Amino acid sequence: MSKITCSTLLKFKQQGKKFTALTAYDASFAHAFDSEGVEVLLVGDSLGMVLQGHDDTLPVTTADIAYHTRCVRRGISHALLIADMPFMSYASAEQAMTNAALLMQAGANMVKVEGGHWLLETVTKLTERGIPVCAHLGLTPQSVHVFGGFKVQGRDADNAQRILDEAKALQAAGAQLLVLECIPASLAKTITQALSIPVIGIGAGADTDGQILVMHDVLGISSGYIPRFSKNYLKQTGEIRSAIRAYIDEVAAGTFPGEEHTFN
Ligand SMILES: Nc1nc(=O)c2c([nH]1)NC[C@@H]1CN(c3ccc(C(=O)N[C@@H](CCC(=O)O)C(=O)O)cc3)CN21
Ligand SMILES: CC(C)C(=O)C(=O)O
Ligand SMILES: [Mg+2]
Repeated sequence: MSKITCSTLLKFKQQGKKFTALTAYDASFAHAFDSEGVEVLLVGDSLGMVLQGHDDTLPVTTADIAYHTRCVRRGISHALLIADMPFMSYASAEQAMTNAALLMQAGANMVKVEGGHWLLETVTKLTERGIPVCAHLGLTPQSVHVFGGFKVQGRDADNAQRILDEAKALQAAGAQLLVLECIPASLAKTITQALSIPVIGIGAGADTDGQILVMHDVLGISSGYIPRFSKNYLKQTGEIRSAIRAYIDEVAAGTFPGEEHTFN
């Protein structure tokens, strides 16, 4: 197997082949996930919650993400490695350049940023300067205090239309990948069909091009609240590598996410 790139994922979308993504924060898990065939690994700012024990992702710094990106990079042979840009590390386009450069130099293949229209100029500038961008819409956890909690987004017609418009605009600005988090399945399907770039869903139904989960949820070791869209694959398999294989197989077959993991 050769290295996964954005063009590999684009080909998968065009072929209708579903792909799998997982968060990873260290070399050992990254190596296990990569060698089982997970196509995309994300050093998510979810590490603020699952590694650091915070209630949200806001305390995470660029230095934190850079450290874990260096760790994960050493475990990867094939997977595409995305690094999350933390809260306020891309508040201006200039800050975004500086901080995205640090994450690319730490070993990321692409950076991920949360937001819509306000980010268009930043996405274009990053892409023009050689940094591939994954966009992230819907429940963007860095805005949890604006949303008033981790709540499903895009349920009313106005917000659904805005998210669709932002997805198209981000693609036009140069984004090569899009994550949709916690939106109704029907909206995620519409956006996935409207875009030429691959769309990865989490709590966004079964019709996106790929799926992503937080590794701690897949392995059933998240403390505190476990989102209803996630699935503990360790319970049914009893072994970490088998759990990852089951997740990959169910995504490829289209059986994960099921109705019980989906918002309407
Ligand atoms: N362990 C873990 N898993 C995740 O998926 C995750 C993190 N941490 N940390 C960063 C963000 C935060 N995420 C979250 C956290 C909670 C909900 C949640 O409580 N969702 C409700 C929906 C409530 C509604 O209907 O509006 C749910 O029932 O799942 C969703 C996403 C997703 N990400
Ligand atoms: C859940 C994914 C999409 C994420 O952004 C993270 O892990 O931080
Ligand atoms: Mg994140």
